[in-house]
Amino acid sequence: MIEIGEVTVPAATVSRLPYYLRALRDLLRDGVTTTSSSALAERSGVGSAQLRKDLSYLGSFGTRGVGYEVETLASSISTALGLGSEHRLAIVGVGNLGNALANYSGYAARGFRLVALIDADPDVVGRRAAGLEVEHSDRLEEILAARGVSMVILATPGAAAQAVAERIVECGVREILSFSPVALQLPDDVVVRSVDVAGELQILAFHAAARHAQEGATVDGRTAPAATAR
Ligand SMILES: NC(=O)c1ccc[n+]([C@@H]2O[C@H](COP(=O)([O-])OP(=O)(O)OC[C@H]3O[C@@H](n4cnc5c(N)ncnc54)[C@H](O)[C@@H]3O)[C@@H](O)[C@H]2O)c1
Repeated sequence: MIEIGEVTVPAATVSRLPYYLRALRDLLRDGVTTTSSSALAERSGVGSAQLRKDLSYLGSFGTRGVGYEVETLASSISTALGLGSEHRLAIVGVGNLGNALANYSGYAARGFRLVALIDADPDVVGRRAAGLEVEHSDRLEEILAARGVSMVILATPGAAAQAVAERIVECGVREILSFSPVALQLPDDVVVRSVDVAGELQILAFHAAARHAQEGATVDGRTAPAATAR
């Protein structure tokens, strides 16, 4: 459970809030002012019962027969996610992945400002991406402090990740999005979200194997196995 202001929200709910917010912002862009829970759920890619339960943690926003006011709900979710103020972001490790992430154009629209690119390789330092120059990691502490960085995307090789993460945390950063393939050991008050594309693909492979097993069993006329995990 995660405390947001005066309410406590399950971590799984927090992880779905960005999807609701994106769907609501799409609706606002299309000039839609109210939406039903089922329409919003469909746009967000979750079930409507799940959506209603998630939103109930933030307070009661829906009106029976009318639905949700899009702007009010977007604003409430945005506040709950702490997006009222801009988060200043740095990318550490500007190789293939870091460079691609630097060139993502969606940060600003979602409350983030990329303010620093940092790398250890002298051949990478000085290159430009997203209007920023890559700076040397020898100056990491100085750069994070001077730019007011509050969140870091870590995209170094695994071997460097722990040491770099410790330096980042020493600077007071408490939120790290890590693409490095290692389990970082950091103080309890540091929140690390790890992204593992290959791991996600392995989960898809599990689902594919389960489906094939089920199809095979059906074709054979045997009872289908219970491997239907979601
Ligand atoms: N999680 C995922 O889904 C996923 C997907 C692709 C890559 N990765 C991982 O992301 C990381 C980056 O991948 P890549 O393909 O961009 O690799 P890359 O080798 O192209 O880039 C890594 C960069 O980190 C820099 N670096 C090394 N040590 C550093 C340090 N101490 N401080 C700052 N920068 C440092 C290197 O100079 C290099 O520019 C790797 O760990 C890779 O395994 C994860």
